[in-house]
Amino acid sequence: MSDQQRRFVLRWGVVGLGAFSAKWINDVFSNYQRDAINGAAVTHELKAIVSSTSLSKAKKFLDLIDTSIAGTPKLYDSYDEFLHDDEIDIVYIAAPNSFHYPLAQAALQAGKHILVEKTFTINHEQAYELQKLAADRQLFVLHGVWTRFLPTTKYIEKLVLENGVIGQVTRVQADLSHDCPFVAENRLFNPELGGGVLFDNIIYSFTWVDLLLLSQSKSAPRINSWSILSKIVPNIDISSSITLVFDDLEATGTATGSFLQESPKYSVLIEGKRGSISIDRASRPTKAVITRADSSEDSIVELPLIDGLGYYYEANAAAVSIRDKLLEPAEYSFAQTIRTLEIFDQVKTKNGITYPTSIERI
Ligand SMILES: NC(=O)C1=CN([C@@H]2O[C@H](COP(=O)(O)OP(=O)(O)OC[C@H]3O[C@@H](n4cnc5c(N)ncnc54)[C@H](OP(=O)(O)O)[C@@H]3O)[C@@H](O)[C@H]2O)C=CC1
Ligand SMILES: O=C1OC[C@@H](O)[C@H](O)[C@H]1O
Repeated sequence: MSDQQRRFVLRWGVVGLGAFSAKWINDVFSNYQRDAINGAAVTHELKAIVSSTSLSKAKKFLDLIDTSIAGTPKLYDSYDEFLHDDEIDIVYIAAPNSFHYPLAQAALQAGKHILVEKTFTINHEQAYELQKLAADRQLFVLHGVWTRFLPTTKYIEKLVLENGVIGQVTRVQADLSHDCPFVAENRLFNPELGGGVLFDNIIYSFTWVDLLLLSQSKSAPRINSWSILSKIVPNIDISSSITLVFDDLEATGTATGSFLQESPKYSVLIEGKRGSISIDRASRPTKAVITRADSSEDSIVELPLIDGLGYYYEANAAAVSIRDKLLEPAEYSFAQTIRTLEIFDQVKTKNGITYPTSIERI
């Protein structure tokens, strides 16, 4: 059997033909074999793409992707026809946040596995409904918080939780911020599209609080939060902060995000009883520095290198999970997504972040 024949083939269909999904496709198809763990076990094929607007939009999208590497997919302008294409195993959903739920529901009803971009759904009830639907049909679901699948994240998680390099974790402070002035056409400022910083950025900073504290705690944390709402689109948060207080762990975790400035150079700080680790970027860590309580010298952590952007790690995780007939990836349980969205729901209610009922509906 040749190397190619031994690989598990995952056939993709893509919904949401924006600049971001083109970036994702180009990264996955150019780099997936560089994944040291799963890269040799899988092959990805891009079978079809669908535009909600027109066939000519789908055709134009081909100019954004490297078809010499990804191949030339079939083009659709009808979701129904696209979802009934037997050559598609998994649908990658990269439309704005508010469309994730109906698109994911339709894909699961058509018998397709799904990889849904962050943030998975607008509320936890929608996520719960999708979980039930997927479980009934034995379909795989991945919430595309790609950070969770990066070797750098896994490395840091292991250093802290298994190797105990900074001792017991007492505080996590993580931020992902971008200076994003108001632009009316931008989905970030549109409640109909599920805009706002909680759903765009804080899903990443919250990941560190979840990995290092929430997932380690045996009891429900106390939750504090605040938001600054846009003066122009008052239902949208432009800066928010969530603090979880873990009485059992004697620890706190704070996740922040803002459209008012960029994050600092090191934007995740993990503190423990014996030192701290600073990480450069919450969504895609590439640098980490350890400061030990018993040493005056900081030490740079030799993190694994990420070739390309790194979206291919989540795509490969989807492939090996589907090959192994798993319904969720080992790195990111569905329970974690639902728990996160339950907390986000509380933050929305407390701080007046409101979306139209049409997009909150089940
Ligand atoms: N993981 C990451 O690093 C990143 C993830 N994202 C996520 O990707 C998703 C898309 O973001 P982004 O590309 O910026 O969004 P865009 O606003 O650019 O929309 C993407 C595409 O979705 C489709 N779309 C737009 N409106 C609708 C609609 N009403 N119904 C169905 N489809 C629609 C359009 O494609 P068409 O007209 O062809 O259907 C559009 O080009 C979001 O969930 C975002 O959070 C974004 C950036 C980075
Ligand atoms: O989804 C995203 O949006 C915000 C970016 O900073 C982040 O890297 C990206 O993954």
